[in-house]
Amino acid sequence: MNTVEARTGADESGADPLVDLAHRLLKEIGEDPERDGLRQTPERFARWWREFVDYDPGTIDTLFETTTTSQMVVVSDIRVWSLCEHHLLPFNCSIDIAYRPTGRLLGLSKFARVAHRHAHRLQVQERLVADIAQEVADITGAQDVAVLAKGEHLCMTMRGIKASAEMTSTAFLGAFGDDSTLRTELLALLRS
Ligand SMILES: Nc1nc2c(ncn2[C@@H]2O[C@H](COP(=O)(O)OP(=O)(O)OP(=O)(O)O)[C@@H](O)[C@H]2O)c(=O)[nH]1
Ligand SMILES: [Zn+2]
Repeated sequence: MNTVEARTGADESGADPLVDLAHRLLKEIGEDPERDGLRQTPERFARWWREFVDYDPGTIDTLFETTTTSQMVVVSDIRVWSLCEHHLLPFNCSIDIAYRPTGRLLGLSKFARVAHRHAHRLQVQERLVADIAQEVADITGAQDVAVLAKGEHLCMTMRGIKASAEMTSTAFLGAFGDDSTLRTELLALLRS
């Protein structure tokens, strides 16, 4: 199973070093961290980063017995926010997860929990889909897993080239990779 390492904490004095970091950032960009609107900003900044990286997905592996073996299950349009690891800017994705259960069904909500878990770290979209696919395979024991993501990256739209574009990435495990009929069926389902 993939692990999302945690990672955080206060220093020996009990203070969060991210507060000082934000204070210095504000000064560096020419702001006055003591002015009215900014006085609490370093604490808020620290809280937001801790909230992001210390995200707790809760229980992600509730399974149910099944005798179904060939049915394809698709959970689509799971919306997640992540941060690109190159610029630390947000990207949002719509994620579709499909699998063919072999004896164990994963609780519906758990697909979203798994997706959020891997989004709550510095990512690239290609690794995000690969991580989600691997975790669904590990939890369910299914070999046939597919994950698709459509994302908009603020590092491309609000800075740099400033072009709006949608990025699509896919991870196909097992028969979704080997069997073009199954993949075609999935893509048709998602289009419909
Ligand atoms: N493949 C991939 N690239 C990403 C992702 N998120 C951001 N990037 C890209 O990472 C690249 C980093 O390129 P660099 O040339 O090192 O950085 P840069 O000078 O800021 O690049 P520009 O964005 O072109 O201005 C950019 O092309 C980004 O668009 C992602 O999830 N997957
Ligand atoms: Zn980026």
